[in-house]
Amino acid sequence: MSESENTHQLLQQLLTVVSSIQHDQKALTAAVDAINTRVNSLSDVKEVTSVATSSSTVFVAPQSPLDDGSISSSAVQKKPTPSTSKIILTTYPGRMGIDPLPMVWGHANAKERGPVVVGRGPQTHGRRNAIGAHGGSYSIYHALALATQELSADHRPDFTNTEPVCNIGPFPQWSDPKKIVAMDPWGHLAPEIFKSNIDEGIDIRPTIAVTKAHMHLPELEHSVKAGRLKVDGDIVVNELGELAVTKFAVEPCWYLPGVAERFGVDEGTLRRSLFENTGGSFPELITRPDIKVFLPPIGGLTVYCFGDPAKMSDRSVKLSLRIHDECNGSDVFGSDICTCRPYLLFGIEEAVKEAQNGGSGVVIYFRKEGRALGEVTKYLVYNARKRGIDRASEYFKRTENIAGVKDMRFQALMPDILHWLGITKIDRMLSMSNMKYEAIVNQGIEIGERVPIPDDMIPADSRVEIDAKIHAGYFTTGKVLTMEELSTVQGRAWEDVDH
Ligand SMILES: Nc1nc2c(ncn2[C@@H]2O[C@H](COP(=O)(O)OP(=O)(O)OP(=O)(O)O)[C@@H](O)[C@H]2O)c(=O)[nH]1
Ligand SMILES: [Zn+2]
Repeated sequence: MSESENTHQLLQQLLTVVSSIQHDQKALTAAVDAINTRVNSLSDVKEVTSVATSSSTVFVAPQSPLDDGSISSSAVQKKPTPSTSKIILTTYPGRMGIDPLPMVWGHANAKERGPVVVGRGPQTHGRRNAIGAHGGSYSIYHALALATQELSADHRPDFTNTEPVCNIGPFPQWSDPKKIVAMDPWGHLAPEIFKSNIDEGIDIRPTIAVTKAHMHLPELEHSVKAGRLKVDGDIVVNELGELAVTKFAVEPCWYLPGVAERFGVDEGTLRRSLFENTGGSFPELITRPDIKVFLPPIGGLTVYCFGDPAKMSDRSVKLSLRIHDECNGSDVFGSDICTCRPYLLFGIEEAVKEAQNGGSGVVIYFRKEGRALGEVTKYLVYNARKRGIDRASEYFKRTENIAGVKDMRFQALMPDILHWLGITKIDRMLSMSNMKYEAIVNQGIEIGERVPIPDDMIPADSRVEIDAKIHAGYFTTGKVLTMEELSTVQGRAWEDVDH
């Protein structure tokens, strides 16, 4: 038996011992020390096999079952592929090969702030200063493309001509580590600013992209036909109501100390909860307290800007703004059980009019389906509502019965995008949500007028939702119904409808 095989066997035995004495902290520490001493004597497996203890966690990365059975470098003949190379379950600060690129979150100088580095390729792995993966939830499709070899592991993006279509910032907010904690303020310029790092072979990717387009919505064509919206050839391009828009796509990028502070929890609690509740997917949340940035596997956001993007941050002109959270069933497919699509379209129309009047109009669309509870939970709630009597007085209770809470959107992180856009005041806030309002003003951004959805845009079946929301604290210029009155507001029953 080679020394490596011998060591591997020893590690397995020690692991068994460790598992059996997990609750005896002293014995556990001794066992861990023994393993680490042995591991450190083996240069080849130093980065691979390591054991650490926290209050209740033991991480061990044994030899990959996919490997060729050998752990000695001399025995490895063929070039390892991503699925046959040694598995690195986790890393630790200060270990050999671990040398993160400096990251000073909130530094005013982009180069001093440092790039977000999260790739796990051979030249990038040791230089990472972020946990997670690019692409938010799409990182899983990226994994599939690599597993099936549709995507080559050494593919590097060619960023030629991908730069933003307009200039944005930098604003003072970009260098306030408390104001922007959920996105990378330099994310759109990463390929340009950190070109020398990319040229060295480090995998650095943008987390923001800025483009421009035309968009066509049938409702806005009707607005043009009805004379509510004028064609100006610039923002409303033609009689079809086509709109010229500048769009910003933003991936989430969390600075963990700042996110924890926003929610009033300590960083350790946040890290532990993220680790545990993603099926232990990101052990470095625990083992790498030196890494402060996390690219979470969640949806991002899109900014739709009408008119000159430079006007968004110009305090001397008016800004109309809608923050909208995704409701696929209504936004795209026209479901009439809620006010989402009508409010979204009202928001777009008002934003366009503001831009036509020389101001700025902005709609920001967040991927937070079903109040971030997801569409499955939402449909379960719909069933529970429609199988009973769908009363406004019961509206939130039905969601709470199933999800435990009525909302998981955590609007506290939402204003980051406003800071990034340089917005310091909103003249017309096209939303009734008290949660959005409070999140924004708590960040020091002023809100002038709050504009509810016009009554004639509310579909009949969504009266239940809107009245329940108003009762729960949503802004209204009308009457707040009592609980008794709320119980008389009822939605359509299934049996009333021909399916
Ligand atoms: N769970 C659940 N989510 C819903 C239901 N109806 C709508 N939603 C979701 O609620 C969210 C509504 O977001 P927005 O359109 O931004 O509206 P809002 O935050 O309620 O407030 P306003 O800005 O006043 O429109 C979306 O994520 C919808 O998918 C429902 O019955 N159950
Ligand atoms: Zn909806």
